[in-house]
Formats: sequence, structure tokens, C-alpha cells
Amino acid sequence: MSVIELKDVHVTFHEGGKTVEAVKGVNLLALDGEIYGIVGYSGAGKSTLVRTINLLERPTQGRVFIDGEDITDARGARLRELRRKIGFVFQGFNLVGNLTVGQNIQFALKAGGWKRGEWRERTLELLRLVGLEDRIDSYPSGLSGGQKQRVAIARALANDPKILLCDEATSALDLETTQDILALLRRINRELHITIVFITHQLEVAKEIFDHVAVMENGRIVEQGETFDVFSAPKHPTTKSLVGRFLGITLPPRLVRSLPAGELVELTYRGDDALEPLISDVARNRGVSVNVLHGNVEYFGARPIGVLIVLVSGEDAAVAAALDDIRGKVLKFEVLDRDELAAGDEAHDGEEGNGAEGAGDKTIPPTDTDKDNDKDTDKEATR
Ligand SMILES: Nc1ncnc2c1ncn2[C@@H]1O[C@H](COP(=O)(O)OP(=O)(O)OP(=O)(O)O)[C@@H](O)[C@H]1O
Repeated sequence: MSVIELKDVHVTFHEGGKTVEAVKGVNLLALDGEIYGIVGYSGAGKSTLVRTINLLERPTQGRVFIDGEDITDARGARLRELRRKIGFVFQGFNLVGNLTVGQNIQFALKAGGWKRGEWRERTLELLRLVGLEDRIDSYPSGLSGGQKQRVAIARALANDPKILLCDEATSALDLETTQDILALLRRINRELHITIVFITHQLEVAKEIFDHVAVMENGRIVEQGETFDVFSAPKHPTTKSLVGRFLGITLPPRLVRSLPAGELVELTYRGDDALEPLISDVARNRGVSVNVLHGNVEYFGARPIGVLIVLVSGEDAAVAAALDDIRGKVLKFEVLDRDELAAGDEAHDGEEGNGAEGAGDKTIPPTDTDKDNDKDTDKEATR
């Protein structure tokens, strides 16, 4: 296990007379044995940052520490030794096409100084770990994307690294294969006690395995913390945008146009908070009607975050009081602009279907509060 610390790291590229400040003064601390994730949109500087950890990219300023040792100036044999202890998994697998699976791994074993007589046994051990011992003699071209990534992971583990760096390691894979690779990485993290730094632009990956997450934007870390805390109450606009896109739910314009009068509100809440009783209480106490139009619950680790779109109707004063009651009880409260939603993209509307019934599998047609609350509870219970 290992602790990684970056102190005020900058990376500046000079290319064709242009200067690109890819990383601008990043401080980062990944603790022993955790899965530390970095998320951000394309071009934020994630790849450049993660590559400074094994000095594939040298900081133009700042220091890199592994287990308290300043490695920033490591070269020659010391650098090779460091790189052996820091495995790297790439988005594009980077397997050598004219070598078999076994030979790809043995390439790393040779570089790591393993004796030739040990290669086969060690290769089989690594392939067993990733569930591919029967493919030792296959060529990469005969493997699926997920299998190639498993081989790449086995290769990255060849020299018993203490740290594994994953650069968009699942971005080239479909959802199901992504889940398998994430489960494998989590097992490696837990069983082999390897600290993992994982960068991705996919929140579905981040929410699954990150213990700690840092959000990167324009070369800087703009927000970080425990994954659930960051995603359940995002503060920086970039985090809000990432989470909003991920959790985001939209109402078909045709449905919005057909709704009765009332305030349309989007509520984001911790899924383990009981929102349904609150909504029922508010509806009863304030004499208003609250219809749940749409709902989504996503799990971040083991903990859920929910989003509901509700329509609150009744006397103006009662609706205002009901909204006040709800506002303080949720993570995020946003009154939606009905006119804007109603004027939305007609093509999208058509795709989604003709109103509530055909409005996509996340949309719930307007019904009474209790019935919809049951649906939402069921949704959580089946996960
Ligand atoms: N070797 C390089 N030379 C010049 N500019 C570079 C180099 N590597 C990266 N950059 C630039 O640095 C910035 C950050 O790139 P980086 O790849 O680190 O971002 P990212 O968040 O990983 O995005 P992506 O997921 O698209 O790779 C970009 O503007 C990129 O064009």
C-alpha cells in the first residue's frame, strides 16, 4: 500500500509556439489503500496530472511524493524501480499485437527482473487473478475489449506494484464489461491492498468505486472529498454540471404543456432520507396537491441519491408555504421554468413519445402522491 502526495504541481506544455498550462498548482493526497478518483470533462488536465505520479510527465513546478519520499527528480535505475512499483492501465489497453497474452505479461516480468524459470508460473498466477488463465496463448486480436483490459491489468500487476494508475480504463468498454472491470479493480484494491488512482469523465464509474473524488477543471482541482458527499451536495459549477447531467431527468415538453396549473419543482435528496412521508405531510398540512411526475435514484457506493420532479398545486399562499416546507429538507431545490420546458425540443418530444405514457422509462405519468411514492420506494428496494 502506498500514500501519494502531490504538492503544488504544475505542468506546462510548449508546442508550436503555444503554451498550454495543463495542470496549475494541484495539491493531492491519496491515502494508503484507497481508490482515489479524478473526474472532469475532456481537456481538464486529468491525464497529464495522473502521469506525473509515475513521472511519465515531469512537473514543471511542484513536488511528487510516494510514501513520504520526494521522487520528483528520480532518474535512471531509481526511476525504473519506481515505475515497476506503479502499474499503469490505459484506455486503449496498449497490448503488443504480435505477442500472445502470455508474452505480453512476460515482457513486463522480464523488465521487472524476474528469472525466466519463474515467468510461466507467475503469468498463470496473474491470469488466474483476472480470470483468463485459459487464454495464455491467445493473441490480443482474438480477445474482447474487456478481456484485453483484463490482460492489461494482469500485466500492470506483474511486478507487485503498490499503486495502480488507471487512465480512463473503462471508457472504451460497454456498460456491462465496465461493471466487470470495476469489480475486478475493487477486488484488486481490497485483496492486494493496492492504492488506485483512477481518472474518468464517467460519473457512472466514479460513483461505483471511488472512495475519494477530486473534480478537475481547467488544470485545477475545484472540489474534492468523500465521493458520496461531493456528489450528493456538489458546490462547484463543474461538479453541479457533471452530477446534473448524470442524475438529470427531463420532462417531455408535451407532458409539461398538458399539466394543470402549479409550481414545477426538482428536488435532489439523499435517497436514505424519507422524502415520501415529508411530501405526504406537506400535502396534507398545507392542503395542496403534490404530484410526482418523474423520479430517479442512483447509488453512489452503497448510498442512494434521488431526484424527483413534482407538481405542487393549490391556493397560491398554500403552495408557497408548502414549497417553503420542502425547501429546507432537501439537498437541492429548484423551481423549474414551465414555459421554457414546454417550449422544449419538439424532436426530442417526439422521440420520447406522446406525453406521459410514452415519455421514456424514467418518466412516471402524473398520478396521486401516495401511488407515486410507492413506485419510488419500490425502485429503491429493487436495487
Ligand atoms: N504532450 C502535450 N503537448 C501539448 N499539449 C498537451 C499535451 N498533453 C496534453 N496537452 C494539453 O493539455 C490539456 C489537458 O490535457 P489532458 O489530456 O491532460 O486532459 P484530460 O482531462 O485528460 O482530457 P482527455 O480526457 O480528453 O484526455 C489539453 O489542453 C491538452 O491539449
